[in-house]
Amino acid sequence: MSYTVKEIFPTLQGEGAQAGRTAVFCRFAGCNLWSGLERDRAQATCRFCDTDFIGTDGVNGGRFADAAQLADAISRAWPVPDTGPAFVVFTGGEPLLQLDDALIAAMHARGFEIAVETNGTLPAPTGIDWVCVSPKAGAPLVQKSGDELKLVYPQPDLLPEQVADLNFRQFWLQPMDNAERNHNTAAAVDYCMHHPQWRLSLQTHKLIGIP
Ligand SMILES: C[S@@+](CC[C@H](N)C(=O)[O-])C[C@H]1O[C@@H](n2cnc3c(N)ncnc32)[C@H](O)[C@@H]1O
Ligand SMILES: Nc1nc2[nH]cc(C(=O)O)c2c(=O)[nH]1
Ligand code: SF4
Ligand SMILES: [Mg+2]
Repeated sequence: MSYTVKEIFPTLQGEGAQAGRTAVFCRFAGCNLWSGLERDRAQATCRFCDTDFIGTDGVNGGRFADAAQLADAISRAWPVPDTGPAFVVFTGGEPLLQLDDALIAAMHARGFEIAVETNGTLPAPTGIDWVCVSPKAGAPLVQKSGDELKLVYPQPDLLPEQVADLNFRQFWLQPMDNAERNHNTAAAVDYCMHHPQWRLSLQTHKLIGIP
């Protein structure tokens, strides 16, 4: 199948358990919880998104005809050729609308570890090495297991208590980045301090001004 990709870029993973790790980000276009258009944001299921995932106009974006062509483009973006461990993070938009067995196999064949950032509304294919689920209030949660659960906080209609018993290795609270970010950060700190199952995930790439 073909893939529609907004952008492919090397950076450091900014969030969660793998924060600080060199990664190639492959951002797929499109999401099932928001069109990506500002005029639709107030009516969307997910209304706090910080990402432009429309179209293919980002760096190294485009339509890729098959898994091999996309995997080759991701490999070319790895900053140190032939030096591992190579690591790709599939995100979006919603990556599980497009990430499939063929692309997973093509990345593994090129020596990459594979992570995904998903909203959890679609089942993750097997073979992904690191599954990060970030559930959204008002959206059905289908993918109820994985490596890390990263809850954007606060979401008044999705409390940490509602997802704390799911089958994940780690539980992270990530302050919602909006006009109230400082307040949201203080609230997340306070919640973690009182519920040590939860750790604080800062969006470190934003703090230091890298993509
Ligand atoms: C842009 S999303 C793409 C992947 C997938 N659609 C998802 O929601 O998990 C990547 C990560 O950013 C988080 N995120 C999106 N908007 C945010 C915001 N305003 N503040 C903090 N985290 C945000 C998401 O919850 C998710 O963990
Ligand atoms: N550096 C960096 N780390 C990230 N972790 C998750 C991101 C995402 O948008 O999915 C992201 C991103 O956009 N940049
Ligand atoms: S589900 Fe993810 S990509 Fe989609 S609108 Fe929400 S945060 Fe953005
Ligand atoms: Mg991001």
